[in-house]
Amino acid sequence: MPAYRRILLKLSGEALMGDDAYGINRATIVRMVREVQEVTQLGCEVAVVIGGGNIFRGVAGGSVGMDRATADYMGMLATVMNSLALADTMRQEGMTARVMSAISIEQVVEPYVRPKALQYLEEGKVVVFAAGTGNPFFTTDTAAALRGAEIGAQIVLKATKVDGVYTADPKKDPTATRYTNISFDEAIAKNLQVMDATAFALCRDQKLPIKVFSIFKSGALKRVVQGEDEGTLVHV
Ligand SMILES: Nc1ncnc2c1ncn2[C@@H]1O[C@H](COP(=O)(O)OP(=O)(O)O)[C@@H](O)[C@H]1O
Ligand SMILES: O=c1ccn([C@@H]2O[C@H](COP(=O)(O)OP(=O)(O)O)[C@@H](O)[C@H]2O)c(=O)[nH]1
Repeated sequence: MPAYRRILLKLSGEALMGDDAYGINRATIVRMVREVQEVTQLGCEVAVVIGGGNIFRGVAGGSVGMDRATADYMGMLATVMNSLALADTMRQEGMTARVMSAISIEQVVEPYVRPKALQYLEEGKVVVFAAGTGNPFFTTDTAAALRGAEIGAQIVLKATKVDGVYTADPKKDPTATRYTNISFDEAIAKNLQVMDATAFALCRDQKLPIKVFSIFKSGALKRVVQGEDEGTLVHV
């Protein structure tokens, strides 16, 4: 039995490149999709938000000196590409997925319409939310918090490059230690950078918990969905 009936899963875009310099690594995306499939088989309804760092990083050099909003629209388009790749990989693995975009690009993907998204979830389809929030100056973490609240997810799961929230950035400070639990107020007050403050604040206000765990650790997603001890829980 899953511990959550409906989840919003945020997948790191950057992790999609695997050991490549940029882009989508085939083995990595297939592995991620199979992990999602495992939790759908537990009877959990899954909505996904995916980042764009793997593609955007590859073009970021060209964005130097660019208008911030324009660069952010490029980042959002990168998430559309990742969403299409993700949904297609799901199709190849025998799942049914629908991509919904926050910016209109109708020949490519259908627009985000909340009741339609809810319908797909009830039908057991995986919904992939593309183009972030549709607004520059935001991140896909904030999009995950927003969509998570909108669809009534019981938790936002952030599958990222680190295995939880640490006292400091573990990539910079080797003495940092991991929290098992931390409150939103403490995470915000200590300015812990694992997620942006907008995403934290939105989830706090909506009383929507967040679980941060490693995208690289095999089986971690399933353990999280089964309510086992894994990663860090950020709670009200
Ligand atoms: N206090 C902290 N605890 C954990 N990770 C942190 C912390 N501060 C900064 N980080 C960094 O945040 C990164 C994850 O956030 P982000 O860049 O949004 O990744 P993603 O690709 O999943 O969107 C980690 O790679 C880690 O180095
Ligand atoms: O609502 C949003 C979501 C994303 N972005 C842009 O899209 C990029 C890619 O998303 P993100 O960095 O969150 O992806 P990840 O870190 O998971 O690879 C961001 O840097 C922003 O430039 C944006 O402008 N608004």
